[in-house]
Amino acid sequence: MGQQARAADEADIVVIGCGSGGSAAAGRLSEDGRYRVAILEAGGRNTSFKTVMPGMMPFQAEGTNWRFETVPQPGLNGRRGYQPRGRGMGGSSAINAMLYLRGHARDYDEWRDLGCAGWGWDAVLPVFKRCEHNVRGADAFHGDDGPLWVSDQDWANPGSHAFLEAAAALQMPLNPDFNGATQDGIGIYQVTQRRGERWTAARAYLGDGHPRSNLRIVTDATVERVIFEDGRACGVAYQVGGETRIIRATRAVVMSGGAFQTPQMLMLSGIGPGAVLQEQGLAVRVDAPGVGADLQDHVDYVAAFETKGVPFLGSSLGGTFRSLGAIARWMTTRTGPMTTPYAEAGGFVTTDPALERPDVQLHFVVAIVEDHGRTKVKGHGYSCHACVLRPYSRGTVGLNSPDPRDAPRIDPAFLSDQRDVETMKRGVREMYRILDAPPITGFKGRDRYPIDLRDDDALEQVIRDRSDTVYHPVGTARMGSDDGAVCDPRLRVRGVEGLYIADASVMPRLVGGNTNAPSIMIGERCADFVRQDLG
Ligand SMILES: Cc1cc2nc3c(=O)[nH]c(=O)nc-3n(C[C@H](O)[C@H](O)[C@H](O)COP(=O)(O)OP(=O)(O)OC[C@H]3O[C@@H](n4cnc5c(N)ncnc54)[C@H](O)[C@@H]3O)c2cc1C
Repeated sequence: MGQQARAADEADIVVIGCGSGGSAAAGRLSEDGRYRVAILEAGGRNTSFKTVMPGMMPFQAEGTNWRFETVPQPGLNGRRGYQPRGRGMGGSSAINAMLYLRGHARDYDEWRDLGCAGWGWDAVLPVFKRCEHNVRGADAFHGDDGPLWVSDQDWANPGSHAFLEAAAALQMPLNPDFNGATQDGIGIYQVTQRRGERWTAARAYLGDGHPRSNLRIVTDATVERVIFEDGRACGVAYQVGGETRIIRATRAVVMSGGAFQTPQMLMLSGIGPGAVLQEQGLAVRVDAPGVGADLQDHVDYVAAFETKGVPFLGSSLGGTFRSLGAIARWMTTRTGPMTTPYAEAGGFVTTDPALERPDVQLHFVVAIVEDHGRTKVKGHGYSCHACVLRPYSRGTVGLNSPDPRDAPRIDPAFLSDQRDVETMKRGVREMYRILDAPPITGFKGRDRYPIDLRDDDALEQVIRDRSDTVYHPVGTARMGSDDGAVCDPRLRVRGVEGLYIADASVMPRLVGGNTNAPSIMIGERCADFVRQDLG
């Protein structure tokens, strides 16, 4: 191999996956020029206006989303769930709803108490702050000079304001900052946008058009497996256009494929439950039963209401004209209705007085959501989600085949623990308390799925008939200090050398909130650990 070819196929650190965690890790590891970093991403560059314009979220190209499905879920009356995951630069931060939430402070203290030394709230808060560029400025809870822009919504829908007013009329607290002193209450969410544009983790951390000479980004590169020499990760095999290539990693490999594909890639690299690997004819390098175990996700119920047109988003002749005007406005000023994250308002409620933290999150959406937006509904309306923040149900990720291009086998085991059903019932009732209060009732919305909330059995049936994910899978390569943990609290995969994980899969417990900012925080910390280890 000539000198030039060798240089092109070698890096000090190879990062797999350019999503929330991977972008943050690669960005920080490459910023001081000390290491040659290569990042391999299965999808494309994600520069389309449909990615950048927030309001185009439901219309993004199919190639930006892996569009996974779960195995049939007994807890959902046998239905298969849908699991969208971002594909391409930015990963899921390129297709998500952009809501900026960190979870509850006590969630991180719980991580620490579970054996993740150094992950308590005191330790992670400074990292959240250094990630953040909050347009409101810095304070005890926020940063204003980090790469991740956090903005107030430019144009929240009148319906979102009505949602807040209805909650206030019920004496529920209003909360202008869910990432501040307290999480409880109802409010308008802050969003990961910069001057009206979606601000993906890749845009935040990888220079947004300002390439670094020591950072190589390879897109359309599907990783097959990590390669080891004497128990040390020393390279990665990946496919481009049907051809397998090898890139050497002289110092470290960081895996950031997300909660479904990190365990898949670990298994394809021989790290996982021995029986599962053998079933697929894969050699077992490390028998690690924790890989793919402990899948946790926010199970979610959506209520949807039809209204007569204004002010909600939807499909109609008048709506189309208004959308065209909104698109023109966004194109020229980056302001107006097309900056919407759709899930504009919401908040955190405590449905059980015995609890010290909210156990249900609400997302008020300014359009009708039917089957995750995959079924387009004629007309206008609004929706509201209620999700269980700390589910007891535990699922798994496994392999359907040893082919890296195949989808992993996803079984979230939604509502397999009856305690989650009970929380969901309380959450749905609490949500309807707001939806049934003025001024929301002034929109005269027709409930598409009316429920008799007094009938406990009927409520459970409708929950099992209609619930699914609100897109926060975690925990499938969890960190910890016990034998069952996949990686240690410095994010090093146990049983091998030189392999780290930087994504949502390491969370030992699902946080009570949306998972983009926590995944980015994990990526930042992984970069710290790798730098400290490599010197
Ligand atoms: C529809 C939707 C809405 C959401 N809304 C919000 C929200 O509003 N706020 C919020 O905080 N969170 C939200 N989330 C969740 C949040 O975006 C994710 O939890 C977070 O982005 C996960 O980060 P990650 O690094 O773990 O994985 P990802 O960001 O998913 O990154 C994984 C990356 O690895 C790549 N990859 C996978 N396999 C391979 C392979 N074999 N070879 C090469 N590359 C590979 C993928 O293409 C992807 O780019 C939402 C998620 C979705 C899907």
